[in-house]
Amino acid sequence: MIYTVTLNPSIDYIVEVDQFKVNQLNRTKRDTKFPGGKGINVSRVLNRINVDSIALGFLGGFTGSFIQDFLKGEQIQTDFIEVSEDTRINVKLKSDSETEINGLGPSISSLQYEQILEKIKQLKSGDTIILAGNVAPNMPSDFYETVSKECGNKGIDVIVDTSGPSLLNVLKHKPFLIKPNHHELGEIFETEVHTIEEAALYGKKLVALGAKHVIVSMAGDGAVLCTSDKIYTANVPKGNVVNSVGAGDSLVAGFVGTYKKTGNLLESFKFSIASGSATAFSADLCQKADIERLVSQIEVSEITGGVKG
Ligand SMILES: Nc1ncnc2c1ncn2[C@@H]1O[C@H](COP(=O)(O)OP(=O)(O)OP(=O)(O)O)[C@@H](O)[C@H]1O
Ligand SMILES: O=P(O)(O)OC[C@@]1(O)O[C@H](CO)[C@@H](O)[C@@H]1O
Repeated sequence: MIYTVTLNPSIDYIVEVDQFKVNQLNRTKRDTKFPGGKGINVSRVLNRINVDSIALGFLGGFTGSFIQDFLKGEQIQTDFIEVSEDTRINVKLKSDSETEINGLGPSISSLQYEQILEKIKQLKSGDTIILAGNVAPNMPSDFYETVSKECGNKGIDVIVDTSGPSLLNVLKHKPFLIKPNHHELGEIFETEVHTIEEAALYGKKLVALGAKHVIVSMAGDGAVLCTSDKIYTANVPKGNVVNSVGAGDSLVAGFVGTYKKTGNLLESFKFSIASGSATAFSADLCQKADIERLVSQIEVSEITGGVKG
C-alpha cells in the first residue's frame, strides 16, 4: 500500500480576481475550495490514475471535516488523527500573477505526534510512504528523518518532497525518490541552478549523498532524473499554464503511481512530467486522460559523457 503523509493539510481557497489591486476592494470573478496539502494532492492524483493510497496526517475543525468529506467523495482512503484546532485555509490568489498566503496551521501535541509515529510503525516491507510538505508547527523538525530511518530499515520505499535541512537530513537513509525543484536544489548547495547541466550536476550530488532517485523539476524548462549510474533529461509539454498549485505533487504521484504499475523508470519519469504539466494546464489537479494526452509529447534522453563536478 502507498501511504501519503500530510502533517499540515489545508483547504486551498482559490480566488480569481481580474487585475487585483492592493488597498482597494476587489471582487472575485470565481472562487473554489479544494482539499490541499502536498500529500493529499498526491493521494488525489494517485486515485485519478487508479492507484490506491491511504492519506495520513492531522485534521481538525470544520475545515478538517470539509477535507475528510471531499476525500471520501472521491473514494480516497484516509486515516487522519483529529486535532482540536481548525485545519488551515491557504489562499491562492490568481490575477495577472499568482500570489499564495499559506496559513500557520494547528499545533500538534506530543500525544498526537506519538500517534502518527505509531501509525507509521504499522507499515510493512513493500509499502511506500510519501512524506510531502513542511513539518507542522511545533512538531520535532527531525520528523522526516525519524520516519525515513524507521521505514528505510524495514524495506519500505520512502519518498520525500520537502526542502532545506529536512531534505538533506533524510538522504543518509536512502530515500527511493526526492524531488527538489531547481530553486530548492540551488538553496541546498548555496548556489543558483538555471540550466539542465547544473541540475544534473547537483542532482548527482544528492544521489552521492544517498538518494536512490532524484528528479529535479524546472517548471517549464524541463526536468532531470538522476539515478546511481545514469542521468536523464526530458522536455515538458507545451500548453497554457493556468494553475501551478499541486504541479509538483502531481509529478510525484505520476512517478510513484506509474512505477508501482510498471516498474519502468523512464516510463515513470515521462508520466511524472505529463502529470505535473497536466495539473499546470488545469484548474484543479490533473485527470488521467490529460496525462495520457500529454505523455506522447515528452522525450527522454540520457545525458552521456558525464557531468563535470
Ligand atoms: N510552464 C510550464 N509548462 C509546462 N509544464 C509545467 C510548467 N510549470 C510547471 N510544469 C509542470 O509541473 C512540474 C513541476 O513544476 P515545478 O518545477 O514548478 O515544481 P514545484 O515547484 O514543485 O511545483 P509546485 O508549483 O507544485 O510547487 C514540472 O516538471 C512540469 O511537469
Ligand atoms: O505550506 P506548505 O505545506 O509548504 O504547502 C502547502 C501547499 O501550498 O502545498 C500544496 C501544493 O503543493 C497546496 O495544496 C498547499 O496549499
